[in-house]
Amino acid sequence: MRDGGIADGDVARIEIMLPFAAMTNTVPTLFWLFSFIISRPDLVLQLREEVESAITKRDGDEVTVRVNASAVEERCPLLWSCYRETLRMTIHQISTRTVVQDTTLSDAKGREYLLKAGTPIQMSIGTLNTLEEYWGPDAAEFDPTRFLNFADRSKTAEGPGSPKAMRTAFQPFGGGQHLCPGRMFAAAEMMAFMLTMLLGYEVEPLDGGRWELPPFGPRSVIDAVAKPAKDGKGFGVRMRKRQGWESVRWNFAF
Ligand code: HEM
Repeated sequence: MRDGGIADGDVARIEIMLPFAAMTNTVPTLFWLFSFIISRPDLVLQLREEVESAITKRDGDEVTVRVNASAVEERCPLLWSCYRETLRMTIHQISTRTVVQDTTLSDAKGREYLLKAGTPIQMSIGTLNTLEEYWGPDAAEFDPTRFLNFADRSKTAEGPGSPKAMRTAFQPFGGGQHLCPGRMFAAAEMMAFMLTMLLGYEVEPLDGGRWELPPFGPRSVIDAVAKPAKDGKGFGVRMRKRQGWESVRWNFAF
């Protein structure tokens, strides 16, 4: 930044944003990932089976889990699909750019749009994440398996719900020069938490009754990720160590 002529005081002002960008997005994303998974007991069982053999090494009470995002993506497709589905359901960031030269875009119906140089444009990631023309009629639902075929480029079908349509719409971390630089770090943090929870703990609703997740709270333009209504007040869980996992020591490998 200093090489680009930005004064010390402004460098400090920009850098103070970093912890906010990191915390305000990762914490609510993890809250939803945890809640969407843990409130589906069948899914928890499936995921335990998937992660236990794929990325966990246990030697007595010493447990090592690989939290590296590419290892999880490759070896735990269902967990990674849940992660992507959580990002899709909860991110509503608006990315802002300035058009640097006159640019004409055309849509699928052949209509053309001229973006004039110097104009600021805002792109709503949340809108892309929920359009039925990309995601299909169940776009508003959390589907743990939705992203299982997402990266399969041999699937050439088009239309709502196809991997091709989903890949066009799915931009949870923005794109281009300002693509979120913290995305891999964020994924590793969240995987470390989720793997520990899935393997080491039993989690149930606070009152022992039915799972009822809080709705999304009102969204503000400065948050990238939805927060639970009333800060999740009234929603709680009870956790206890899983049988056979009471005295483990956790190691996290990247
Ligand atoms: C789930 C967690 C996160 C989400 C959903 C998220 C999302 C985003 C999005 C949507 C953008 C805007 C990209 C654009 O305008 O095209 C962004 C930018 C940014 N993020 Fe993240 N982020 C997360 C975690 C983090 C973490 C952990 C860090 C730092 C350790 C971080 C640092 C940044 C920075 C510095 C930028 C600005 C990049 C630039 O303008 O060049 N983010 N993030």
